Amino acid sequence: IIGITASKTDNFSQWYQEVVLKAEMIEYYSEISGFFIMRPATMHIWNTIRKWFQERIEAMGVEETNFPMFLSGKSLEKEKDHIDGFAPELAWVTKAGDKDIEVPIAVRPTSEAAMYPYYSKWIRSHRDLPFRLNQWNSVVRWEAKQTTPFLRAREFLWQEGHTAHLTEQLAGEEVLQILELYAGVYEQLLAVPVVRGRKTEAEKFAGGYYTTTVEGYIPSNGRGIQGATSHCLGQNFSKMFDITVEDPNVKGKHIHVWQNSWGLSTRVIGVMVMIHGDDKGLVLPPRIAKLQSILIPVGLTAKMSAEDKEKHLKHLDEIFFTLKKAGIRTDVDLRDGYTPAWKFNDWELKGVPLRLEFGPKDAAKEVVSYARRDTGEKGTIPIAELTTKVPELLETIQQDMYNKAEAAYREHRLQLTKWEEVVPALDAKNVVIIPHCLVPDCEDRIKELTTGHSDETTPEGQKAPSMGMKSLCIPFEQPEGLVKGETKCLNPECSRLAEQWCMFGRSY
Ligand SMILES: O=C1CCCN[C@@H]1CCCn1cnc2cc(F)c(F)cc2c1=O
Ligand SMILES: [Mg+2]
Repeated sequence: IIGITASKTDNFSQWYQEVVLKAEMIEYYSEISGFFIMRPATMHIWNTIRKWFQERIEAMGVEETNFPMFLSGKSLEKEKDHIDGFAPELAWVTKAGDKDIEVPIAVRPTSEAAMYPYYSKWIRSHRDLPFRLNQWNSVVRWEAKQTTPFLRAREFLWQEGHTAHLTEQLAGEEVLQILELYAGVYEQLLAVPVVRGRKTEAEKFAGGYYTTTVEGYIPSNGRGIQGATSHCLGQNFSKMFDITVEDPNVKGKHIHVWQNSWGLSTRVIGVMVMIHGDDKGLVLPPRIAKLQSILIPVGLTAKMSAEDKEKHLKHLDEIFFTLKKAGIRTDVDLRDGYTPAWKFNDWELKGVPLRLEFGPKDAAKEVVSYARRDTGEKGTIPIAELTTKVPELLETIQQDMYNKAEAAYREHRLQLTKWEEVVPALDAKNVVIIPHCLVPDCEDRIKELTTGHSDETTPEGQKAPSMGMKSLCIPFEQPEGLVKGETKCLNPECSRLAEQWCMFGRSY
């Protein structure tokens, strides 16, 4: 097997494509560019995330639905003003067989337009609130930019939640509840730290009222990446689609409901690969790994008698069943014709968190030898202690992977108060938190002022002047030191006062 040939530090984007291919997560769908086949290794991770998230939204009272994947141009018309920006991404069906379809229909890029005419029909009384539906599906957005597996695809899997509430406060509570679940998917399952915050007016979903977000950080190129979003739509869509209830307190008065919509996609898998992977391939957090450990027989030389070999493999089988009984997702690699070294490389490439080796020397000492995939650390575990030590070790690996990524993010999230320090910070692969006026034009100017100062590569690996920095979020956790009415916006050309600390960075 040839392992990964590109180095993560020298050619990050090629490294990434190689890893997702050779670890058998993805296959390029050669018919049409921008589409990817998701293979079992990927689907196991997605299904683990789905089970975790589904269980928790069910506990909140969210019900499941499934809407058709096509939207009529008519319903899209209703949200015309903010759709305009997205129009180039819409895929249309114009023919059935050899006949043109009179009224072309669009493939859903998101389902507001499909769902909300029915929300208007189904939501009549305040007793129908809170009204909460979620669907797991795929959406199509004909991205113009270079696509890449998981991070930017023309079709991706996601969940989209769409809820309706009586008041702004009730909607606001749910926005944050869901955002915290998104943070949990990253931090508890994928061992990826995220910053929670609000998108600026310039970066929010234009059709909404406000957008909250979890923002990731990719150490390899110092870029920020939007992890998942939970929007409060305010009454914007209920006014567009006439979704009203009778005011419980004022007879005959109708109020437009307050809505939220929230989405997390298979992008989360790409973020996990980019943060944890190394030059040997994938490194999987144990909680989402299909295979948490792999048992490999070693030291079975040709001079070993068939009887001894038989006895050894029987002992190995007992170890296998001990681990299975302890709830460990494990397998034994008994493939003939492959050396242990070959097997080690293969399972390292696939990111299995813990390798367990068992040879005659181990048997004599009544131990199993282990090697951690994240740190490479080796050691031995007494066979008698496997059922407690292996689960503990897997949890330690999970926690250590998170702590390592959290430290990298914290060390590269610089709070700055001097403009001249910004570009050097970006060039040193940092994101920055600066005092900002939060005005969209100022953000545009900051993007221009921070573009092209160094010839680093784009995520797609092309040589390009470095992209400018965009706002990533207004962190809920605001640092000290910003004096309202006194601290100025950090943009030297802006004469406004700073409103809040805002995180900026080069981004996906
Ligand atoms: O981001 C989410 C979470 C799940 C439900 N939807 C919201 C807002 C989606 C914003 N968005 C995002 N992308 C889009 C692409 C299009 F081609 C298009 F017609 C519309 C959109 C569009 O509305
Ligand atoms: Mg987009």
